[in-house]
Amino acid sequence: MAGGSNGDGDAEDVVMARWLQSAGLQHLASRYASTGVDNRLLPNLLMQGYGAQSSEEKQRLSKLMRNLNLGGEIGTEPYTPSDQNSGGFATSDGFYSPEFRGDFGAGLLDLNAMDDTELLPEYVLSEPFEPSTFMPAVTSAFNSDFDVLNSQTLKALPDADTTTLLPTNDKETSARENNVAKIKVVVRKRPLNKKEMARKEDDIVTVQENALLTVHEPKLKVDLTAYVEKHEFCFDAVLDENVTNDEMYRMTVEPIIPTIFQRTKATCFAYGQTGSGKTYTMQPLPLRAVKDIVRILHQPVYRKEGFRLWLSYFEIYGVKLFDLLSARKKLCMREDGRQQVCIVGLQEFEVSDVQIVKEFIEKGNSARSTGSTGANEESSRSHAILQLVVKKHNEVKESKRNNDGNESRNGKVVGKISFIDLAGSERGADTTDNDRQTRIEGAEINKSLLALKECIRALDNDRLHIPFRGSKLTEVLRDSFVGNSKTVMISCISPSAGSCEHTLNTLRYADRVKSLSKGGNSKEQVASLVPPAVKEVLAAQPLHVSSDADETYEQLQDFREDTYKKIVENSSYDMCYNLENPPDNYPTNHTLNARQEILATSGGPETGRLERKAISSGSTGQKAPLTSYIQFSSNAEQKVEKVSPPWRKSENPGLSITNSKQPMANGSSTSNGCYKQNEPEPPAYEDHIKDILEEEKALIEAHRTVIEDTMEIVREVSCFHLISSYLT
Ligand SMILES: Nc1ncnc2c1ncn2[C@@H]1O[C@H](COP(=O)(O)OP(=O)(O)OP(=O)(O)O)[C@@H](O)[C@H]1O
Repeated sequence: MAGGSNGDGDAEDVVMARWLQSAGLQHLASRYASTGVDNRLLPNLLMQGYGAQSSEEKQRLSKLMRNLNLGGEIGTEPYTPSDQNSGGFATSDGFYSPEFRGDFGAGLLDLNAMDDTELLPEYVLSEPFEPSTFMPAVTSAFNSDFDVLNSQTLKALPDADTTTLLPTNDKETSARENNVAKIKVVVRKRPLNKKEMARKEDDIVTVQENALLTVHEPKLKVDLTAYVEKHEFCFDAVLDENVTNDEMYRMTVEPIIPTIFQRTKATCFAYGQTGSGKTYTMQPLPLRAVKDIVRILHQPVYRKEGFRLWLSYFEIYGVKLFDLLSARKKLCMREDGRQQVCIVGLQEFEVSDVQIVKEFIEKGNSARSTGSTGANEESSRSHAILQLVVKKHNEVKESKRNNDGNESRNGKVVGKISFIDLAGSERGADTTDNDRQTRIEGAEINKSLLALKECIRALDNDRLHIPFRGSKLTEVLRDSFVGNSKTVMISCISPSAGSCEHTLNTLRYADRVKSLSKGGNSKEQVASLVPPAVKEVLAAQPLHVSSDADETYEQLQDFREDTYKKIVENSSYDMCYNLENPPDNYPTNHTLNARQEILATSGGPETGRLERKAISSGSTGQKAPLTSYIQFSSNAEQKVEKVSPPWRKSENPGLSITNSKQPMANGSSTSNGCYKQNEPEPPAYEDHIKDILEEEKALIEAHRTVIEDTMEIVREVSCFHLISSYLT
C-alpha cells in the first residue's frame, strides 16, 4: 500500500492496516494496494462508494470511521450513503450525491453519527428501559408501561428476520434506520413569497452542497457605502426552496419511525420566524408518518401482539392547553405518582388508516388559534402538538377514551412521536405595532421557545437535570426528554433581505443546537472557563465546588437555570439594573458576557448566540460601564432571592441550587418554582407580563416624544441657518 512518504506515513499505513483488519475489512485495503492512494484517505474513499459494497461492510466501515474520528487521526466526518441518496432524492441533481458532498460530507451529522451505545438495539429487548432520573428507584411499574416485543415474540417471527418489520423495502437500510442521531438539525429555506417579490426583495440565502448555507447580509458602512457580509453555516442537512415536503419527510422523520417501535419517544419540531414555513413543513409530516406506522402495524407479528396506533392533537396557547379534536375543550396537565405527565381530558383516537388521520388533522387545524402578524396573515399563535402513540393492547374494547392515566387498562405505551408546529418567534422590535394581546402572546411564545432550547441543550449534554418545567410546552414534552428520545429540529428560514436578521437568529439558534449535538463545548472546556468569581458564588451555595469538571459544569448550569427561572417567574427587569462596578478581580469580559447571557435568556431564543459566547469565551476584554443583573460575587445569592415571587417566599433560600439536583418528591414538588400537584398555578405571572408591557408602551411613547422634540429642534436650527445664510 502506498502511504506517506516518510516514516510517519509508514507508521500510519501500519496503523491503518490494523484498523481495517480489526474491522475485518483488510480485503478492501488490498484493492488499493497498487494505486498509490494515501492510506489515511482510504476509509473516506471507501465510504464514498469506492470499495465498500455490502451493507455489512459499510456498517463496519462506518463504525471504524467513528473510532478514527474519536481517536483524532482523521479529522473528518464519515459519509454514509443515506436513503435520500439512494431513493428519495434524485442524485442527478447532485444535491445529495456522494460526489458533491465534497471531501467527506462536512457537517453531516448523519444517521451514523452517534455512538453505538446510544442506540436502541435492533430488537434486542432484554435491555431494561432507561429510567428517568426523576423516576422513583423502583421502576418496574414504569417499565411495564413500555411493553415491547419480547424474546418470545422474536421467536414467533417466521424466519427470525426482524428487518421484515421495518417499513422499507430495502433490508440493507434497517441498521441505518435504527442508527438515528439523537438530535438532528435540518434547515429549510422557503421560496420568496409574492409580497417579497412585489417589493423586489433579494434572495440573500444560498444553499451549497455539503449541507452548507450562506447568508449574504446587506450592510452599510458609516460612510453609507453598501457592502455584503457573508455568514456561513453548516447543518446536518440544508434543504433549498426546490425540496418537496415528501423529501423533507424522508430526510427528517422517516428514519425515526422504526425506533418508536423500540420504546423511543421522538419529537419533531419546526422552529423559525413567523411566516417562514413551519406550518407548511410540519403539516404533511404526520400523515406520511402514519402511512409508514400503519404499514409496520400490519405486520403479522404486531397484529398478533395487539399493537395499535392512537392519535391526539392539542395546542398550548399561552399557558393553557386546548384539545383541538374536542371542540377546544380546556385541558389540564397533571403529574401522576410516577412523575409522568398526564393531560387530563385529552381525547385519543385509535387510527388505522391515513384518510381518517387526514380528517382529524384538518379538524384540528381549523380549531387552532391563529392571528395576524406583520409577516404572516394567518400566523399560528399557539404551539400545536400532534402525538402518535403506539400502544400494545391485550384486548381493546374502546376506540375512543380519555387519557386519564389509566393506560394500563387500555394499552401500554410502546413508543410515540410528537409533531410540534411551534408558534413563530418574534423579535421584541417587531412587536411594537402589534396589539396588546399579540404582544402578550409573543412574550409567552418566546419564553417557551427558550425553555425548549434549554431542554435540548440539557438533553444533548446528557445532563441529569432537564429543565422541562421552564414552560408548559416543555412540561408537556417531558417524556420526550428522558429515557430513549430522538429529536429532529427543522429550522425554517425566509430568504428575503428584509428577514435577514430573523434568519440569522434562527440559524444561530439551530447552529447552537447542532454544535451541542456534536459535543460542542466539552464539559472540561466549560469547567476550565469558569471564572474564579463564579466558582466563589457556587462555593457559597450549599453545593461545594468540586475540582471535577463534570460537577462544576453541572453546578454552573444549574445555577444558570435556577437564576433564569427566577427572572422568568418574576418577569421583571428589577434584576437587570446597575452593576456599574464589577469586582476588581473579576475579568471584565466575563461580566459583560454574564450580562449578555442574561439578556439572551430574558430576550428569548434569538439571542441564544450571545448566551453561547458567554459560556465559551475565555478572553478578557476592555473594562466598560456595565449593567448586569448578576453579580458574580458572594452577594449574588441574596440578589437572586430578593426578587423571588411571593409564592416562593416560604421556600428555603439556600436551596436554589440543591433543589434542582434533587429527585422530585413523589407526586409533588416545589423545587424550581413549579406548582404542587392539585394546587392552582401561581397567578402572578400574567400580571407581571401585563405590567411589563405597560411599562414598555410608556417607554416607547417617551422615546417617540423625545425623538419628535429633537426633530423639531433640528428643523428650527436648520431653518435658522438657512435664514442667516440668506441674510449674509
Ligand atoms: N417551502 C415552501 N414552499 C412554498 N410555499 C411555502 C413554503 N414554506 C412556506 N410557504 C408559504 O409561506 C406562507 C407562510 O407559511 P407558514 O404559515 O407555514 O409559516 P409559519 O412559519 O407557520 O408562520 P407562523 O409562525 O406565523 O404560523 C404560507 O402561505 C405557505 O404556503
